[in-house]
Amino acid sequence: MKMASSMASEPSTTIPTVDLSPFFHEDEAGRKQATEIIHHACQTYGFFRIVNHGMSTELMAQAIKLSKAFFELPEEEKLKFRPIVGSEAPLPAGYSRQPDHSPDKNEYLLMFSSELGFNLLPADPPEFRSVLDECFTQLARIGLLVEEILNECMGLPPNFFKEYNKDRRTDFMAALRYFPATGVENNGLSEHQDGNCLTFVFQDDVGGLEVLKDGEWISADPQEGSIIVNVGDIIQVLSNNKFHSAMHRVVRRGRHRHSFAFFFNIDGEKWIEPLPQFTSKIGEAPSYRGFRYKEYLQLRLRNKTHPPSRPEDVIHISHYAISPCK
Ligand SMILES: O=C(O)CCC(=O)C(=O)O
Ligand SMILES: [Fe+2]
Repeated sequence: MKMASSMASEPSTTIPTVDLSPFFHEDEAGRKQATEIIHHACQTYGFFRIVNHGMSTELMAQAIKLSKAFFELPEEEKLKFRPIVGSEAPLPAGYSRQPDHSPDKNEYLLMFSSELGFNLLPADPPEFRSVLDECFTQLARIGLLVEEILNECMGLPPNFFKEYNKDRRTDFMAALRYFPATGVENNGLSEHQDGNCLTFVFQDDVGGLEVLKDGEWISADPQEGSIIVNVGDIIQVLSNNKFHSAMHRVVRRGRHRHSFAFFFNIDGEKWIEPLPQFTSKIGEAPSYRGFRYKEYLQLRLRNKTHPPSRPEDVIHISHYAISPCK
């Protein structure tokens, strides 16, 4: 079993690794160590890698294999799973491909919890749906565990996040395939911060996911069985900038890359603002004004559907930032 490395010895060219096995048996010291590493990672990188999280390596490998087979189907087959116009799903569930003019060069299959009835997934091979559903269930379980750990890191009551977002209907998962780099261009997914709470990624052995730390791009290399976790904008706002929503991107390599990204989300009606624990209770001014989450999502979606001509007009979480008093 790979043990989590200590904070002091962590080389700066890699993201911190956290062993979650102490959370599956009585190991107070191990839990404390894992919590400290996550706390430090959220304050610095906004990215970390989890191992021994309880999701099997075989399940991940099977999901990658099935998604690879799906994306290799002829375009007209994949288009049979095109999102249904007028569906009530929070985002278009099904198969989509980035438009040709998009700087992002990938295609993806987006799904929600199967109970919601929004998913458009092939019935053949028969294990396709069951494997993807099982991935969803496992990642949702891991999401709850990591949120529990964050409660501790952030000095919040033990059930804070569970209570904060009881409605899990907006969590979604995407199977992604990135196209190979060309001789002139290698952008797979432009640099961005995720708008949600937490994102969980597992990937094949191609590589290309990178996180920005202190002005340098650090690679979140593929390591079999591990899951990459990144902090999203909601946690950055709640923590009043103490925890970082990591800037990350995907660089294309010489061959197709497959990954799964699971977005642990929040109900769109939720009002988001820095928590008192990070503001009034410690005598600090809030760095963001409050906003309803769905308003922010709509603005982010508009960036995609009606991209502003100037990059500086793209809406990020800084849209809600309060400039410090002079
Ligand atoms: O495919 C990946 O590794 C990352 C995907 C990602 O960052 C995203 O979809 O927001
Ligand atoms: Fe992302």
